[in-house]
Amino acid sequence: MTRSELIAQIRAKSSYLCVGLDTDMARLPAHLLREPDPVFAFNQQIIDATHDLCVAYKPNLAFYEAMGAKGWESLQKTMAYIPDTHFTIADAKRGDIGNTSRLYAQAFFGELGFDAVTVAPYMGIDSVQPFLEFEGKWVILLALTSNAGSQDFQLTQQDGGEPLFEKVMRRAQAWGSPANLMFVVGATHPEKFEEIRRIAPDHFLLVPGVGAQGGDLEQLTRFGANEDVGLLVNSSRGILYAGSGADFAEKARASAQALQAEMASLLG
Ligand SMILES: O=c1ccn([C@@H]2O[C@H](COP(=O)(O)O)[C@@H](O)[C@H]2O)c(=O)[nH]1
Repeated sequence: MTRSELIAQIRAKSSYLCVGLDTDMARLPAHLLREPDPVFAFNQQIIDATHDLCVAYKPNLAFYEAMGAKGWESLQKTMAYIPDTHFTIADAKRGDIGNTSRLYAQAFFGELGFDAVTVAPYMGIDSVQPFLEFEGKWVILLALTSNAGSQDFQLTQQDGGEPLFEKVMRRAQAWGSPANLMFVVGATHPEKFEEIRRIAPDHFLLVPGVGAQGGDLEQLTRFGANEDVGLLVNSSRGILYAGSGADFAEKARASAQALQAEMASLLG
């Protein structure tokens, strides 16, 4: 999906919601465990219940890889089920020496057909470039993550006083463009969004951390949105597990709808 197609979807739906498909066997409603593929059955109902409210889906690979070959199959079926109108993100946090990254890119873009993959920046340009070489696909580079451990390296000051994540953002802008490179910035750092927008005014930001991690949608939108909206805000557990019984999909819809309504109001 191109940048202008993504922006058009956001405008049409008044939504920059990304639903995280962190589908955990241990949290599935009991009645789904009788299905031949409970993970896919759950994802299908979540997609049916939310597709008109969101513009993106983000399966986190850990939840599928943990189940071995069966998990991979559930992921392939889920990818085939997501409507073409939606931006798809493989939250895989990959990155390795060039020839290995090339095969990761082939797996996520070629085999599975994702629009974007999350990539760790710390092995440098040759670990990221193979992903960027895929025409029409996106890299979403980890910049400032939502977890407490983001203090350990990302927020440490470098020579000249800038935090490491800012150095990553400045340097990586030479590798890709706003048409194929986004950054991950956690919603748990609302005070950083103003500066981040000075560093990267045009790039989309993928923002995890609302819902279960407590990030504030209003704050991050006020400081993080740009003229094209420029945000994809993810919620996983807050939507998927809003309910735990037979009505889980209705509860998931209500949770997604609350976020979408707030987004529509913030977009004004
Ligand atoms: O900095 C980051 C990067 C990725 N994530 C991922 O996003 C979702 C968040 O799930 P919630 O249930 O909405 O908290 C999950 O897949 C994380 O691995 C992140 O949280 N922070």
